[in-house]
Amino acid sequence: MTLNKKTFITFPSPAKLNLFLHIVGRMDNGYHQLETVFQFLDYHDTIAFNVTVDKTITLLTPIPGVDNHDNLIVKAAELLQSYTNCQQGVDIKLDKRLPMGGGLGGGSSNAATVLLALNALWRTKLTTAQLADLGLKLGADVPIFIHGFAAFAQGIGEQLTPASPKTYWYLISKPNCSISTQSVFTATDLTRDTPSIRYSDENIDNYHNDCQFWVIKHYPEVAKLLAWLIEYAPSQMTGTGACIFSRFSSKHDACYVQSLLPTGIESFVAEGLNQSPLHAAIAAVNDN
Ligand SMILES: C[C@](O)(CO)[C@H](O)COP(=O)(O)OP(=O)(O)OC[C@H]1O[C@@H](n2ccc(N)nc2=O)[C@H](O)[C@@H]1O
Ligand SMILES: Nc1ncnc2c1ncn2[C@@H]1O[C@H](COP(=O)(O)OP(=O)(O)OP(=O)(O)O)[C@@H](O)[C@H]1O
Repeated sequence: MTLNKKTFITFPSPAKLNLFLHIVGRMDNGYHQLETVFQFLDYHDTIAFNVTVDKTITLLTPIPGVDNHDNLIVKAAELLQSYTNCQQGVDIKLDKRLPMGGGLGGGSSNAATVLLALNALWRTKLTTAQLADLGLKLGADVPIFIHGFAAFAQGIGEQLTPASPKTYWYLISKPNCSISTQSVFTATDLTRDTPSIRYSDENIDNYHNDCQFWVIKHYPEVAKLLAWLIEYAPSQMTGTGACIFSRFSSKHDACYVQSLLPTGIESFVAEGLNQSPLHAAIAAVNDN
């Protein structure tokens, strides 16, 4: 008897922070011109892949409330398969840890992990630039996860200049609300005219998040938690929220404030990274 045991290969799908987020304009198609610095976190979802010989793409672990056809994992796999006319398929398992709708870029990160991992496992041989272009069709945040280095981003978030912002230990706290990115970007009272900056890592503390001003006006849960956290450490919202990151020079201090958080606030402690942990895993597959 032959046992047909599946072999899954796993890859991390990390979170990102927007260390600041300026809106400097709006384009005719409604998309916003941003200036932001992305940094990664040493905290991630895990995605496992088993390549198959027919063309079927199967997500074995659906996300409750997200139809598999709308899941960015399936969409990314289908996009790469059709773009490269690949004749192989894949079974995929997701272990979700990143809070959804929190501004940590979980869905975009998942899409980038799928594109990079399947490009290696299917041997479809697209370049990083081609994968970033494909990823941009799925979301403005996908290219940063494809490139995998901390960066000052412009355009809609896809024009990347490598940066080396200081790395801290972060306490990430999620107020008890979920904020859709679209609702923030379609708001009439959002500030969209912050002057363009000449970015330098040294001046990062002078910059802010334009979306935060809008969110704290409309979501008292966020305003309240932010006011509480600021008493302990410099704290700011990431992306369009709702998660808030508070920075510390040690893991011990971050965990201490975490232990004091009001009851019912979802949170985790993680280290900031200027390189995505995904890329070492991809390099290991490409070397084999
Ligand atoms: C807020 C950020 O996370 C900051 O990094 C991103 O700008 C959002 O990235 P994302 O979730 O990958 O964004 P998409 O899935 O492309 O778009 C979600 C929604 O945000 C709006 N959107 C997104 C990016 C951008 N620069 N301007 C926008 O107005 C889009 O119109 C869309 O309605
Ligand atoms: N694989 C996925 N993981 C998470 N969300 C997904 C996925 N596929 C589709 N989605 C949809 O995308 C929505 C946004 O989820 P996500 O976790 O990416 O938000 P976010 O962290 O606020 O993103 P961003 O910072 O890019 O705005 C979810 O509510 C869900 O409906």
